Amino acid sequence: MTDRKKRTRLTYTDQEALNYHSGGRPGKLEVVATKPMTTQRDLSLAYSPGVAVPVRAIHENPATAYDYTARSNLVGVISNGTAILGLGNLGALASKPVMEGKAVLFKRFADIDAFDLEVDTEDVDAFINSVRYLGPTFGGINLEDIKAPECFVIEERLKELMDIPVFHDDQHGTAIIAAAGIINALHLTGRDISEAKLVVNGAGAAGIASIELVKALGFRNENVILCDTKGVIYKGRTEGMNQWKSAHAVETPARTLADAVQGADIFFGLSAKGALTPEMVAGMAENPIIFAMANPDPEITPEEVSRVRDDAIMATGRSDYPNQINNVLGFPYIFRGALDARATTINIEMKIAAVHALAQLAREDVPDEVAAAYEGARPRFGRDYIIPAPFDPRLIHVVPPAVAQAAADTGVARRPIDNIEVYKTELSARRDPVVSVLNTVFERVRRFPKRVVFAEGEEEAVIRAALSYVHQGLGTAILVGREERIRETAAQAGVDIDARPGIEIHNAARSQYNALYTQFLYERLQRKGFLLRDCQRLINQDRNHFGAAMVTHGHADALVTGVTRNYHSALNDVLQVIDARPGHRILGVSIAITRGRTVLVADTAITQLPTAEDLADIATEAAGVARRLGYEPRVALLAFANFGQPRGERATHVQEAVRILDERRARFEYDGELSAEVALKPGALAAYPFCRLKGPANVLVMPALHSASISTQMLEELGASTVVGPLIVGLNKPVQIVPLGARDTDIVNIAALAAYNIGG
Ligand SMILES: NC(=O)C1=CN([C@@H]2O[C@H](COP(=O)(O)OP(=O)(O)OC[C@H]3O[C@@H](n4cnc5c(N)ncnc54)[C@H](OP(=O)(O)O)[C@@H]3O)[C@@H](O)[C@H]2O)C=CC1
Ligand SMILES: CC(=O)C(=O)O
Ligand SMILES: [Mg+2]
Repeated sequence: MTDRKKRTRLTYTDQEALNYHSGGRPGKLEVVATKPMTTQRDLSLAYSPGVAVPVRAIHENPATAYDYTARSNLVGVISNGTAILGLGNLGALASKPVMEGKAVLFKRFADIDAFDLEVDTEDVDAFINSVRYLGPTFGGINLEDIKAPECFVIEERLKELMDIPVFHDDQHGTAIIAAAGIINALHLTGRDISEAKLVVNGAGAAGIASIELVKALGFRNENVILCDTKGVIYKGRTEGMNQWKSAHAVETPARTLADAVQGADIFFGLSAKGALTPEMVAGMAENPIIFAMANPDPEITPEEVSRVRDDAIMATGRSDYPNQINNVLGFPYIFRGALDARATTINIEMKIAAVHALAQLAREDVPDEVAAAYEGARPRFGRDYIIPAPFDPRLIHVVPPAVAQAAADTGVARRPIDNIEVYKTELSARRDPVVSVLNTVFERVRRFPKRVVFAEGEEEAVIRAALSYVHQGLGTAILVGREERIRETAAQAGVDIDARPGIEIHNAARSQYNALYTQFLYERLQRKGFLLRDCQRLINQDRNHFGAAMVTHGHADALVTGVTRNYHSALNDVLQVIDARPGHRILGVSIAITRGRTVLVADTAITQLPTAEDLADIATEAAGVARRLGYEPRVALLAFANFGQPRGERATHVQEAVRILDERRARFEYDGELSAEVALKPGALAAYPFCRLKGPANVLVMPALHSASISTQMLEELGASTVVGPLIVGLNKPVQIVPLGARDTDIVNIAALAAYNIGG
């Protein structure tokens, strides 16, 4: 097995899945206003009487609804719950978590707003009628998890009745991704599409649409066998048939799936868990291509396949195996392109454009920033990488332009895109940045799991964070604390830590290393006013000292603390045990993440009034953090002035820092002094043609601690950015401190950053 296959399987308990959905505000969605609504004037504009103006404008010219309402970016995710994933007909209400999930994916991957609508009827006409009148609300309709054959009638009728894109995701989303994967898998195995023999198991929404699309791409009718629960759909079969199945019936002696896959080149599973057996796989042709796409459990697992043969190209619908063939790669981007072109429909040309864009993307060289999204291991087009992963940041600027262009070329775009290059840049700015930044870190740690000490092990939030750390495959979590207290708190919180390999409890007072750590600490502190018994007490009773000693002795890889102590107390504890890395200085770097932009700010934790020399060091360390996060650093040393105007003492310091960096021949882009406005605003540097920054800065070195701290806290509190940190940089061992009272998710994120050794 390759490294990618061997990597830790992501796991979670049923309870965690329920907690995820019920925690905080139940469900996964909320509505956020995009306009201010604070003053009487706002109210008059947003609602009566001001709202009457756009009402009249839309009445006079309906196209202006795209300008005055959210319609242009709004999709309805609509289901009746008759085919929820591969779980079957569990009803409209039970489908709501999936529909909320799809809505969130629309937002996460393509910045499309979506409402979920669960329509409680299995009657085709009633369903059609409840959707057909919703056209004014939405820019597009994504039908989801509606079973076949009703879904075919529903989609067809709604397409006729509505003048916005209506797209049944389980049909076309799935078909598009599977088709892109198959194009690449055929290429890799040297097969000719017109000769390849395909068996599709599952003759429902996904199966029928996939078969139709691959035939449109070149598979020959007689080379494709379709199966359902009754076996092969052959010419003349009468049981369990419908017109959509009949269209693909072939002359064949095969009657069962086992007969059909004998000698077949390709298997598409769009049916149910376990439908394909290892024996069937053993009988397939050389280099078989197996796409087991049933969710949540595939027709056969990659492990089962690899037990019977090692020449298969394997894909599933899941994110925890390589080659995820899942419609999440499609629907966000296809709708993005369709909405932006204001397309009236999503036609076959737009679907095929998406297929080729996806297939081509997997063949392209992977740049550094993208490699980071793939666990740090640069994927190369091949058996384990036939299709981009959903987190690939290029998807957003590759697939929508292809779809929008096809819409324009086929005359269904009401507003064709003028300039595709400008459009691509706009698309890149839509990526959800927080997830992208942390994803790099998480994936890397998954590949190289680490032992992390969670110092405040008796705290409920910390126990939850430790469990989540382990469940996410990031490594081992060490809880420091009294065993009974930890168990008690865990039990009260309803979590079972014993059921979870990967959690260790270390009671400092009883640790076998207690004497070793005490002696070590004594040697460090004996000339700083500490007696042996003081050090003994610190190791016994202070979890930060104990945890830090574990890390210095290599008994753990990293430490996370801070939930119960203020930042500087926790840092002082740690500094009694761990020094700065030789040749480095300790500082705080905060990551301010906003849509389309991530900026690092330093020093947000340590040096109050840095000298010029200090500023040069801070710039260098912060540039290192930027590189570790996958960014090419572009460092602005900030002041209130731009290049000597106006003059002032702090600004002179900054100029001097730039000179020191010049002297050191620093190997990153930097310049100053600059005001925040000029450093950050695109185009503002044009007034300073001599400036060495080639574009807006992504690392800001602040002239002093107060400006660093005040500006980052304001960004966070005013909701302008998500701010992660201050992260401690420059310590000799990886330690990170969370804000006092941090929640479990924040603790896990910071633990992952510690494990990743973000501090260098
Ligand atoms: N990876 C992805 O992106 C996607 C995966 N899927 C998965 O595909 C599967 C089908 O979904 P969908 O098409 O929407 O559902 P439908 O209800 O529309 O169709 C299900 C089809 O599967 C057939 N089937 C069910 N069990 C078996 C079995 N054991 N052997 C052979 N055929 C079987 C049914 O046969 P019959 O007609 O005889 O009842 C029916 O034809 C689900 O598991 C779903 O999760 C769906 C969409 C996207
Ligand atoms: C992925 C999806 O849409 C399904 O399994 O139904
Ligand atoms: Mg679905």
